[in-house]
Amino acid sequence: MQISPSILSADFANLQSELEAISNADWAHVDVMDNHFVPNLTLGLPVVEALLEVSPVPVDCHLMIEDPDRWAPGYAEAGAQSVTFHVEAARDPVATARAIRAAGARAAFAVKPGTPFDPYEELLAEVDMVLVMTVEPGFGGQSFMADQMPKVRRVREAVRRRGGEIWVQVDGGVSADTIEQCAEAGADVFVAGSAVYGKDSAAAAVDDLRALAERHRH
Ligand SMILES: O=C(CO)[C@@H](O)[C@H](O)COP(=O)(O)O
Repeated sequence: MQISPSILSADFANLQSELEAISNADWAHVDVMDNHFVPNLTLGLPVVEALLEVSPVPVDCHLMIEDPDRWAPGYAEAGAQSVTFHVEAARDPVATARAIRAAGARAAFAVKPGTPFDPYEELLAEVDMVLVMTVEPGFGGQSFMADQMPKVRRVREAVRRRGGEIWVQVDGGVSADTIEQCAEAGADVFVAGSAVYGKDSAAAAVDDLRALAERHRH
């Protein structure tokens, strides 16, 4: 069970210390938004390169951008240890996943709440993780969408049928109140922004979330 705090809820003026505050996490989740695929703009490759210099934990890049075919490999080449692109945006998801892996990173694809998983089951052959969004991508602090749990179950079942180790990530509204149902449905990587950086101790929040997920492992 792995926790990946989203720095979208961190203090952007102090990202190095915000990363150091979650050194007990498994990953640092970096949300790249382009104001086209989603109606919000965050940061891009130069900032990710700077974060990679100082992050005490591996970086998990979630690309909420158009044309990931063009941009995603660059994040892997820069040293991001995991790069996730959206199937809704990719022209050639197989080639994009292969390019990420060829550059040395774990590859993942994400599906928005309205996007079914089943048409993409074959893509499991090309990736190391599937991200099931539990909010509409674009902003932190939104309400968790419990109606995505059947999709998490479907992904977990498909991974089990296939064999091998493919992680199932959930992102959006994940907190102490919602992480149990995610774990029970089959998620094993949990992105949490406000439930980590909104607390007095981000490190304690990471430990608490991981313990809750472990207790409800599927
Ligand atoms: O990708 C996104 C939003 O698009 C997420 O990573 C959020 O940033 C998670 O924030 P919380 O819902 O946990 O506050």
